[in-house]
Amino acid sequence: MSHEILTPDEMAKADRLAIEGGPFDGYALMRNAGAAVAALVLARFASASTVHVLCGPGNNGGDGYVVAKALVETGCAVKLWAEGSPKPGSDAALAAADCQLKAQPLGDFEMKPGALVVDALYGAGLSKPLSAEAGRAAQLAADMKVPVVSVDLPSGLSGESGATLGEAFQATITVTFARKKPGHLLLPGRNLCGEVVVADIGIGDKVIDAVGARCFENVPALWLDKFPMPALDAYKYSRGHVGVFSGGPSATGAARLAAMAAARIGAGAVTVLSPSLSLSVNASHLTSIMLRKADTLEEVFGFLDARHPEALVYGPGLGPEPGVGNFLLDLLAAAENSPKGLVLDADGLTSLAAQPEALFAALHRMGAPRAILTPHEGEFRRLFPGIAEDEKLSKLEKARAASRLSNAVVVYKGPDTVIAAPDGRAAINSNGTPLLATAGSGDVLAGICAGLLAQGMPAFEAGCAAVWIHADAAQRFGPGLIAEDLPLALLSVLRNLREPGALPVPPGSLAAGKTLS
Ligand SMILES: NC(=O)C1=CN([C@@H]2O[C@H](COP(=O)(O)OP(=O)(O)OC[C@H]3O[C@@H](n4cnc5c(N)ncnc54)[C@H](O)[C@@H]3O)[C@@H](O)[C@H]2O)[C@@H](O)CC1
Ligand SMILES: Nc1ncnc2c1ncn2[C@@H]1O[C@H](COP(=O)(O)OP(=O)(O)O)[C@@H](O)[C@H]1O
Ligand SMILES: [K+]
Repeated sequence: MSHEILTPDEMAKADRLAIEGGPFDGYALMRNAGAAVAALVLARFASASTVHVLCGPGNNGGDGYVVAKALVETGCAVKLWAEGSPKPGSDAALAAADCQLKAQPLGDFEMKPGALVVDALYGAGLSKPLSAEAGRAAQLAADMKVPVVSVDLPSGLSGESGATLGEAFQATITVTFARKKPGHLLLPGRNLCGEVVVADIGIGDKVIDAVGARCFENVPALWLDKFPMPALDAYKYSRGHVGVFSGGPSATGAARLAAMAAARIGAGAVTVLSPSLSLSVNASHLTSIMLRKADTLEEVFGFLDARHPEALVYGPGLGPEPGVGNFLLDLLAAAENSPKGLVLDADGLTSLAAQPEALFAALHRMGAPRAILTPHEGEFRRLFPGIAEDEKLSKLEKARAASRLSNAVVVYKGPDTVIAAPDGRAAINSNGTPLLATAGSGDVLAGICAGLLAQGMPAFEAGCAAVWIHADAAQRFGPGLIAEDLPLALLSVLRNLREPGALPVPPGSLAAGKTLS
């Protein structure tokens, strides 16, 4: 797999293991890194009037000295600016000694329009805010609107969390090595990195495997092998049945959005569980989706006993009152009635904000994680206040901590959605689009999650697939998107996923004959 995301510590471990295993020693890896950056500069910015290479005192600066040397040798006009000097005996010191250019102090940094900046001040080793001189250099590059190629990470950005420690460079392109780091995908880091190019510097897949990273970029390869395909002899209930709880008469749309999404993603049957007061408004809007009265727990248990739905969606449109949370706790209290899969969203989360421990206890009683919680920022803060307020934790670590605490897969939503499982696996989504910032799109996501759970997809993979597919659908639909459009926009995503070779297609299915397009 090449979509692992390595923390700076894991990257340092990969570096050590690669050096131990050979053939490249530390300086050779640095030369490979610098050569990759220099090649990119030549490929994209060969006409820059002058390339200003800014070098820090660590290995990031070491990469910079290699870049400067390589560019000088090709005939580029290069100026070198340094903050501090490398530790004697370090790889960076070797690189500085091998570079024929004399560095000027970073405090004197100046440039003319038409230049290019190579930012090799700090990378994985950033441990404190940038100095005033480095901050001024970042500001100058921004003010003069010159392109910036950042080595490994824009200086000032934490590779661990995606947070800035003060001033930071705004890169046009960031060239990183071996694998992306969380800071390339988590905000605000993702915005500061510009285009991210991952260069192979000779740290092989075996080394990455040995590091044992448990965080991944959310790409289809992460979950495609678990993506449900209906068997040839499928019937509607074997394809999975989803029950979606509806709100009162003036808040029924959210449940219908979730229901439609569950059906479109492939659940064979979907039932809206409605208070009697909302039955007529739901009935007037539902056709293939079934409708069932569910005012009381007994009525819900009756549905569970009779229909054995594989997944329930609880939350959208239900209202934030504690009674809504208590109803769910009562539903989960009887183990024999515990749903096989559960998606908790919106008011299903908020209504339990006063007693999250009771929810977590119930989810632990359910056993193997069969629940997906889909909080946005505000819901996350309400349900996991201790974790949300811990400023030492990145969004990735917060999602992981919340998942462990709740024994549920946590889909911590936003432009940089993180999906985390209680066993420590996590994924950071990178295909999100602001087109999704439209009322009701979260309800659709909850429905996709439930539809995939109902079809037997494990909760972590279901959460990852749902988030990626949801965003891909929005991208395919394009501007003007409202939540109602999303269930139908899933068709194009699914068709694409099912292209020959993308998914194991059962012989004889429609998808095998391309007739779906
Ligand atoms: N596989 C790898 O991990 C490889 C890493 N390489 C490079 O090595 C870099 C990591 O090197 P280092 O660990 O030496 O880290 P850095 O070069 O990012 O910085 C480390 C040094 O700067 C100091 N420092 C940190 N923040 C500072 C600040 N704001 N102001 C002043 N001083 C500060 C630290 O105390 C330390 O001395 C990577 O980002 C990458 O560019 C490459 O050489 C190739 C191989
Ligand atoms: N700027 C953005 N970029 C990418 N995705 C976004 C952005 N804003 C919102 N989203 C996504 O849109 C969905 C919104 O869900 P939510 O906040 O629950 O909205 P609602 O309650 O209106 O349905 C989430 O999946 C979230 O990740
Ligand atoms: K850098």
